[in-house]
Amino acid sequence: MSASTNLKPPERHPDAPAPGELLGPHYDECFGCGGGQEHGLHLAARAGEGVSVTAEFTVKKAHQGAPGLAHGGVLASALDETLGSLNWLLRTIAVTGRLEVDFVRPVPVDTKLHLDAKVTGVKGRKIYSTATGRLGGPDGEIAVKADALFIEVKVDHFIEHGRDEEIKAAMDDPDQVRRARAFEVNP
Ligand SMILES: CCCCCCCC(=O)SCCNC(=O)CCNC(=O)[C@H](O)C(C)(C)COP(=O)(O)OP(=O)(O)OC[C@H]1O[C@@H](n2cnc3c(N)ncnc32)[C@H](O)[C@@H]1OP(=O)(O)O
Repeated sequence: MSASTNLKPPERHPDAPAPGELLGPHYDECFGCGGGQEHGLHLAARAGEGVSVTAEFTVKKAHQGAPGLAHGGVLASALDETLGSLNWLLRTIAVTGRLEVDFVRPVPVDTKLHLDAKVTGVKGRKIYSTATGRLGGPDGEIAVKADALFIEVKVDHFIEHGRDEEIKAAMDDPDQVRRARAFEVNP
């Protein structure tokens, strides 16, 4: 995704969570971060400096592709979720338009994947970002990496396309911040 090379990285939103702060799940039923998904990734992301995040995800038995190894699609989901959480630091609602993944090393079950991601540039509604997943620690060897293009959308994207049942349940949540974050809207 070379279109981002000439772009300047954006400023973090003044109300973005401070560096080091856990972002917490944005939606309880999210496969990437929600506590309500038994076999979900339960990925926990933390704000970094600028528009960057770090995250951790432990590969479980339910995430296998080959025996004892993480499924590639699950690893792509972990990268997608980490990259998606960057938008919270911009306070922009956006969805993944394009995700390009390199699988560098196999990732065994019970491994903790240490992820980091940052926004590299913004042009109009297009948000370019990049992420890395490492083994053994935040400075360990690279197992997966991705470049992504997120596209800014209006909240109507979710209201128009989502299933009524889940939209209604999310909107009826009495917690205002949780209600807003389900749709990634600025609270
Ligand atoms: C904390 C949150 C964690 C969340 C993590 C998970 C995030 C996700 O997985 S989101 C779910 C997966 N993604 C989706 O479902 C998105 C489905 N796609 C769509 O709805 C639409 O294609 C959408 C909204 C991305 C773009 O459609 P639309 O709004 O009509 O935009 P459109 O006008 O076509 O494109 C806008 C710009 O983006 C570019 N663009 C759009 N899609 C792509 C793409 N796939 N590749 C390259 N460029 C693209 C267009 O070329 C255009 O560029 P320019 O402004 O320079 O002309």
